[in-house]
Amino acid sequence: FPRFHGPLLMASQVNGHSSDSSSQGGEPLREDLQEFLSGEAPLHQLDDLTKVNPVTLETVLRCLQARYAVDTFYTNAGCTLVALNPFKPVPQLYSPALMREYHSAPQPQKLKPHIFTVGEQTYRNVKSLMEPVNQSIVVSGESGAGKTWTSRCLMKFYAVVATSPTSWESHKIAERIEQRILNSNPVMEAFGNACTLRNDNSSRFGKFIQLQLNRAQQMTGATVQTYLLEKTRVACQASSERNFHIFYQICKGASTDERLQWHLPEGAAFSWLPNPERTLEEDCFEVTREAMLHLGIDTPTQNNIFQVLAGLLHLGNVRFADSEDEAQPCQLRGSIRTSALLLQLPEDPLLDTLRIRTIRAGRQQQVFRKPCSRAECDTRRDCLAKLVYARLFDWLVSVINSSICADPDSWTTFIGLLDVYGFESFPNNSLEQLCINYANEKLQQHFVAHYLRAQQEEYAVEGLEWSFVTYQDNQTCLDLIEGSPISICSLINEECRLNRPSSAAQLQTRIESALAGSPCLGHNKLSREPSFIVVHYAGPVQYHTAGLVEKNKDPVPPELTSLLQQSQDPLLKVMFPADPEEKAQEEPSGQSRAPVLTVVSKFKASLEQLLQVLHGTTPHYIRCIKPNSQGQAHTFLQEEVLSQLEACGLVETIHISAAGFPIRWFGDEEGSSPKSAACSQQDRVWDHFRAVGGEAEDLSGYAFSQLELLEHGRAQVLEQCARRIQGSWRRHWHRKQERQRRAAVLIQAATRSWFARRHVRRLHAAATVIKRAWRKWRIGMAFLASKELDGVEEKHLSQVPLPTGSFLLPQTQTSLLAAIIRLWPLGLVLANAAAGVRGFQRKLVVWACLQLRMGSPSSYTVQTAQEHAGVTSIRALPQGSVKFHCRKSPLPYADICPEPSPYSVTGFNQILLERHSLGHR
Ligand SMILES: Nc1ncnc2c1ncn2[C@@H]1O[C@H](COP(=O)(O)OP(=O)(O)OP(=O)(O)O)[C@@H](O)[C@H]1O
Repeated sequence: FPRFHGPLLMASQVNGHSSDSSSQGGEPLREDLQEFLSGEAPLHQLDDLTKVNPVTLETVLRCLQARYAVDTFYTNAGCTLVALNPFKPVPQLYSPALMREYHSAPQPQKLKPHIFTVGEQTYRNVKSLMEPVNQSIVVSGESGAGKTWTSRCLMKFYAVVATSPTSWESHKIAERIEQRILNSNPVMEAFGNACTLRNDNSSRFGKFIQLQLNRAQQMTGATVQTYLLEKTRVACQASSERNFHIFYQICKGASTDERLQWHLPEGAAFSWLPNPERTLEEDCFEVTREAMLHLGIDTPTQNNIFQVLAGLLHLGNVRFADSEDEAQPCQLRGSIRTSALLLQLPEDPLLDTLRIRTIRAGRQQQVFRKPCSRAECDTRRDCLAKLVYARLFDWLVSVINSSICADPDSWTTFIGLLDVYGFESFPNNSLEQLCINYANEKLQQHFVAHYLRAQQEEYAVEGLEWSFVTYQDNQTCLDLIEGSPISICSLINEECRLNRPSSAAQLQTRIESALAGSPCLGHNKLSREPSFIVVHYAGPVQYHTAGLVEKNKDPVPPELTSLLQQSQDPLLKVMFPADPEEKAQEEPSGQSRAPVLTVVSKFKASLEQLLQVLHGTTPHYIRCIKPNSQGQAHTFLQEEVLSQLEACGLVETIHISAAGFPIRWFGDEEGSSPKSAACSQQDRVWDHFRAVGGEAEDLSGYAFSQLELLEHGRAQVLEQCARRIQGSWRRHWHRKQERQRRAAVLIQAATRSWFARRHVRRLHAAATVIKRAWRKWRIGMAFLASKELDGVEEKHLSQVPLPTGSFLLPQTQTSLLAAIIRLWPLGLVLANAAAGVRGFQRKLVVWACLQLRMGSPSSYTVQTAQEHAGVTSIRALPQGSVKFHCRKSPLPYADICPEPSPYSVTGFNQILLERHSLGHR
């Protein structure tokens, strides 16, 4: 047997390659042995990616693929959970029974990896009241990877486990709260999700849900915070994509009356409603209405919302054409009346606002009206729609919050669920991707800070010697994006503040020159479009500078807001209150020095706020992975998964997790101080070191990482174990072979004896047949003999009465036999020769031949068996008679010739003479 090389074998196993080429040459035993000796579980059985060896993108990928192939969708990656999207309903994977199983398990982490393990861990952490008590779960991944699904399942999990009402009444209250929290999902998804190329139900916003728990760890409420709603989708959808689900729900689900009310005739075409023929399961108007009702949004308010949305759809159909006279506003194509009616806006001011820009200038703030170009009119129209929709979404979120949020006194702790877009890198990246990737950088930093720094600090506090891992920090990248005083964000914001006309190329030059020293800034010389590259932790991304400043400004013409404030619609009135303070803030202040609120600055502020919340919690990470972009079950596309693994920095995550102590020992005594716990651990490590054969001079080596020490010890223990396993295996193998040999001998013996018995049986049967045949033959012969002997041979001479006329005297017999013996040749010759002699003449001849006395014929009998044919033999019968036979006797002793002694004739039917021996005698 080859000597066991633990790590080598392990590596070859996990990599899926056999290091020994001969093992592929049909040596099953050797392969079995290697598999046995390696003692390592097959890839799909590795619950934790830190166990793959070595940890590389390839091995991690293989492991995930192997698990996906056996319908195992969750895998630990140290402190992170990797969730593969099954793209199919998996029975019982999220059942309440399974939730309870994880909830009641003494050690849920020993069960199979699952989002419920994470859910239960956070819940127990809250229960333990150990600082930080509040928990957060960061669910990330690219679009369609399963973030929303995961968050939804976790909310259901908490709804099941975080409720132990003591009374029926409190049970009802808890149930109502849970139902409201769960009902917020369909409403938020209807207004915030849309069908994209990558996901039929893609969340177009980020969200942080705070589940609030009371002292008894029961869920008493929740709050939702949203980030970066993709409001441009209202007015601009990529081909093959759709607008937000709610628009389709209204158009498809409205009743006849509602259609009339909202001016949505059946089959009406709206340019902001592309691909209406595609019906998705998300197009469920009734579910949304029901959920809204549960959240306290009554039917009139709902109708109001849908009427506003219908107004936006009609606004999308408004077209403009350039006027021949530049001083005149653009011409209107189509009608704006329906839109104005539905939005309850005065028609003419609406049209004017869309077509004419108002400029205030001079000390007196004189108002100038400038007709807009066609493109500007379109932009203003889109801006109006985006503004209304964004406000509506924010209003909805606030309503949801007021419905599900608990009284501040009723909750003490929370579990946060953060569902954020994962790292994004497309061929054309703009401000949205910059914000998303910036958020991901921040979260990555938070992750590293939490797991590595916190761990190291903790070890230091515990007095554990620790070789501090110098880990790649993404601070340089963050400095590039958000740093002070100069960063990408500050430069883009500056462009907005200065409000100077600048081209995309100028912005690129400014960024490159101002941030030239940053190692994370790159430049693509081959790119025709003005762009810059940011080297993120998950890989480099090229951002195009065209439109970046404009997007960042996200300008809302003040006239639009003023117009909306004039609306008579109750909902719009709430959303656009005529508040002078707000007005002052929103108006771009010509000479004012107030900072401009750009998209980036707002996003940065909300991100910082979020991170502050996260910093006060114990974070848990779930990385969702999409096995293929087509959303197909049972399809694992390696390249696609690989790019996601790279993007989420999973390998780094595993390294970070593996860099910490995999196991923590605490002091045995209850309430032991961290110090004693540390000492205890050191002692155990040292004991362990000695146990595995560490030398005294190696004591100095104690300074090297305890991890290395343990690894060294582990390798030695593994080797010892391997030797033991080899020995045991050999013994087992020999015993097995011996057993096999004995079994073979036994089988051989049994087979042989069986054959022998069969042979004997056959012989026996043959002998029986022969015996029977022989007996039969003998009987036949006896019968023939008895026939031949006329049935007299069986009668004893003395008992048999002499035949009539026969007499038998000793002298007579003696003389007869003597005569026969003496004269038989002559008699025979005569008997044969005298063919023509008959009757008495013949007898005479015989008598003469036999020298019988003529005078006493009654004392003996002479019979000839054949009168006509020649005589073959002459026989002497015991009774003293003589027979002449014409046929050869069948009797066995028929060829016995008479002895010369006259007294030797004994027995029956003694042959005196046979013809064939005539010549020889
Ligand atoms: N655990 C799961 N079991 C079955 N199907 C799933 C699971 N997770 C996700 N899916 C399927 O994948 C689809 C996409 O998932 P989801 O909407 O949660 O992705 P996402 O990461 O939130 O995407 P986006 O960022 O675009 O919102 C779901 O509509 C569902 O069909």
